[in-house]
Amino acid sequence: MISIKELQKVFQSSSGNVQAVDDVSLDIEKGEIFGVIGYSGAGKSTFIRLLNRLEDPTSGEVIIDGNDISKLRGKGLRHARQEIGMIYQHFNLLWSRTVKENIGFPLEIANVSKQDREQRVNELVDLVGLSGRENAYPSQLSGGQKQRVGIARALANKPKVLLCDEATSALDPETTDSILDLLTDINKKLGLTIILITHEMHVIRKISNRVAVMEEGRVVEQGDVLDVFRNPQQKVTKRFVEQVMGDRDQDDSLQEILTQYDSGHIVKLHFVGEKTNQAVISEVAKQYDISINILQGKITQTQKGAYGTLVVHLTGEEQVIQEAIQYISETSVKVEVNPNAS
Ligand SMILES: Nc1ncnc2c1ncn2[C@@H]1O[C@H](COP(=O)(O)OP(=O)(O)OP(=O)(O)O)[C@@H](O)[C@H]1O
Repeated sequence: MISIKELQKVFQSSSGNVQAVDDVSLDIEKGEIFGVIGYSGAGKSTFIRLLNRLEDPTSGEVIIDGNDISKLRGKGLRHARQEIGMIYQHFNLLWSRTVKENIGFPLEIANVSKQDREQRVNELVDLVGLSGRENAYPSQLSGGQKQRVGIARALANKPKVLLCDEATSALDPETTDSILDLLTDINKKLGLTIILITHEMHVIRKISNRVAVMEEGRVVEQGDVLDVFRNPQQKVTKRFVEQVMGDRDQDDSLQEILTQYDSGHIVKLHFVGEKTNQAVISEVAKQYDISINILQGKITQTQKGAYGTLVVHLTGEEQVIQEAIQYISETSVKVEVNPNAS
């Protein structure tokens, strides 16, 4: 759907050149939610603005659905832009217009007839869950509702791609989750390709299929979200994973736990993907006559299933414990018996 090749953006300023995007190449598939994460100044905003030509690239290509956006001009560019919706951190709504009028604005610009506009706006109000608030002004809405207007407006011209520029950064955690749920829902319902930029790993974990990590204008790591969680390569990526999972290296409480139990077995279960595997504990409890005591754990959900670890203490007859461990090993949960704390 989107192919980005050797993309570069250099800003020239009185204090010298800034290489905001440095040789970025990425392929994004139709219908996927692709996240780009980086700290402030990494080049994320510039990168996403290059995708709909709010910025002109210094060099490189951005091909969206067969069109090289970086080379289009005039009418061709306007047409291509209608296929790319965008939502913003601060919503960018028209304050003197109602919800309905904000959503209908891109349709007005595209010369859609009043009757068709009315129908489309009503559909969109429904889709984003704003029924009953159509005639409110932005100042009368909560942050989450404002972003819902932003989303509806971005979808007005039925784009193929939705760009999200830190779309939840101005929202509280609960509202963030409701907006992320809405984006996931829209992605599934409409098959829309979504690219989002963020500095929060929570956002990536919750809705992205794949992720690219940016640092100093470059993509330093990319892959499936679960793979990146499981095996982050770069220091910056490890810091992002720690935002969600905590710092494994500094977690010394397991050492303490291990010293407290001298009978039975301590077993560490590693969950990577596949939603069904979370049932493994209750299955073992049902099938084997042993006690399972959960000692410690952190499991988080991604679009491709659970990720995390659970430390459990198994007690009972040695033979039965071994059978239970064997049973778990045959699922895709990885088992570590009597793990080291480190
Ligand atoms: N118009 C501009 N002129 C000059 N330099 C710019 C311009 N826009 C961005 N930059 C510089 O490019 C670099 C990348 O900025 P960018 O805003 O893309 O990063 P970011 O990852 O989105 O960070 P933030 O989340 O803080 O916006 C920064 O060093 C920034 O100062």
